[in-house]
Amino acid sequence: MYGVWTPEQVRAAEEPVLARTPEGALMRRAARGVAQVALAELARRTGGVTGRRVVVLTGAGNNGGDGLWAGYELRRRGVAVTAVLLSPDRAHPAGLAALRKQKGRVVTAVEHGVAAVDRADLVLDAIVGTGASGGLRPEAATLADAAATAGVPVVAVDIPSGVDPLTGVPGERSVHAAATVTFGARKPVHVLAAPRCGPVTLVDIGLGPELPPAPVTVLEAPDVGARWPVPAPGDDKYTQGVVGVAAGSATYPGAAVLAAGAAALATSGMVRYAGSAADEVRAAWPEVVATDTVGEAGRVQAWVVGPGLGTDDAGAQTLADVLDAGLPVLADADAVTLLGQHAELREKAAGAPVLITPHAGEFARVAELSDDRVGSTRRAAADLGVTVLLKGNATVVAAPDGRVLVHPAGSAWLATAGTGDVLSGVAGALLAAGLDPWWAAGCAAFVHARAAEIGADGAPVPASGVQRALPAAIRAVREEAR
Ligand SMILES: NC(=O)C1=CN([C@@H]2O[C@H](COP(=O)(O)OP(=O)(O)OC[C@H]3O[C@@H](n4cnc5c(N)ncnc54)[C@H](OP(=O)(O)O)[C@@H]3O)[C@@H](O)[C@H]2O)[C@@H](O)CC1
Ligand SMILES: Nc1ncnc2c1ncn2[C@@H]1O[C@H](COP(=O)(O)OP(=O)(O)O)[C@@H](O)[C@H]1O
Ligand SMILES: [K+]
Repeated sequence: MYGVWTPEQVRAAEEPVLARTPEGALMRRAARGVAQVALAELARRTGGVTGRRVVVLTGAGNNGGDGLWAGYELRRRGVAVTAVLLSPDRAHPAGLAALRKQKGRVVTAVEHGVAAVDRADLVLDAIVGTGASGGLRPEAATLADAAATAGVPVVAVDIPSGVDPLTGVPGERSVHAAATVTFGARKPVHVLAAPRCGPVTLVDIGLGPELPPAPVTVLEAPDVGARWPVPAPGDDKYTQGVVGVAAGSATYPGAAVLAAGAAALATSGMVRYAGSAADEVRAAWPEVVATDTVGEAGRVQAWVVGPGLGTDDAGAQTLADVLDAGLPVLADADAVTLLGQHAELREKAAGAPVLITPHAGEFARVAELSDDRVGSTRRAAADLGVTVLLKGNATVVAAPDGRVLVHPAGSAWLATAGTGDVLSGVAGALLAAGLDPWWAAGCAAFVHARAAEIGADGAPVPASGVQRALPAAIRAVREEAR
């Protein structure tokens, strides 16, 4: 696992390090890291570096300074470097002098910059970093657009300019990077807008001891694989945690089949189903013990409730029954809507081991959702007293105690109907196995996204295909944990 820190925290950590290191040393180290990545990109894309053309889009702050010093390093390796200065009077003096001394070309008119970008092999985006405010200004945007139009790959310095460093929300015109080089610590943009950043390289500039505990965590395969529940020699079907699924309806039996099947594939042991899709569930998953009502279901260690349930009185009663059982509960889809509608259901859930898994629309029914998805999810968890998983390309999970994780999906294949039902079955099974809701959510989101990649393998995959790929995904993360 690794941490993510806010730009403000990174700036605060930089201060003491800057104070005890020679002037400019940090920036030089950062710039060498940028140059290394740029050289590797040039070599990979063009087969060499000498004589290749790199354009540095240079803002007036320290981000621009990084770019100029990286240009200096590239010149020393024989690269033809042109710096386009967006604020010629305020360009980083030492960086600019160094680049000029190495015979780097410097232009200031935007049209000359655009012409240079058109002919470039690679662009370095050193327009703005953590000091960004608002979307890109027009001249900067013109240059960023020129790179996109010409199809020239961009290496972003610290962050892709025009994308909000804290929320990851891209401005109307903003940089789409092929790779990003960041310094000291990863920032929220790198995981909330991962597709905008490309692969992120972290350059160590010695901030480690100065950083506070990470406000946001990202799980990696070994974290998930090591926690995935598997049967021990002394186990039987009951001891591993029985999961109950209260989902589906006459109108939506598919949701029950997807959730119950996913639960059966996620962990060993046993799955019970309670609801009006019992026949369909039995037909698809003969190992699932299916009954018509929660009351008849028998003992379970956690409930999944909500997918396809309906939001009528019967649905509300089912949710109330499940919450009254006092067990861990995963509430998804219609169960989230019902929580939004009924204060007494929210009261039952508050403080209990409940995990809710809304998409943005469902989230807005229980809490306020702003562009700051991490902040919104953290607040919702604290206010509702339950763990919240906000779905999307980057999944955000917050526990009421303030722990937050983000899972950046490696692809968007999950954007298809029914995949949320699969996720609920997986997360519910992990709750039944005894994982705390935050870990259950994080591990489920990870394996779910991996299953989508395996199931898709380059072509669209429906939710049932994602469900079928769960064993391969679990196998893969367990393998990576060895
Ligand atoms: N501290 C350190 O030791 C180290 C710091 N490091 C580096 O410093 C970076 C932070 O530098 P920073 O604080 O100087 O701010 P920075 O990101 O360059 O932005 C300010 C400039 O951008 C401009 N600008 C603002 N918004 C804009 C927009 N929307 N569109 C266009 N322009 C916009 C703004 O213009 P102004 O408002 O002044 O006119 C000003 O000129 C950090 O990301 C990392 O790369 C590394 O070297 C490691 C060591
Ligand atoms: N663009 C995307 N990239 C990656 N994952 C996505 C994307 N859009 C949706 N997802 C994921 O797909 C799933 C969709 O769930 P949900 O909206 O509940 O669908 P349904 O209700 O049809 O089952 C969630 O896990 C969500 O995080
Ligand atoms: K940048």
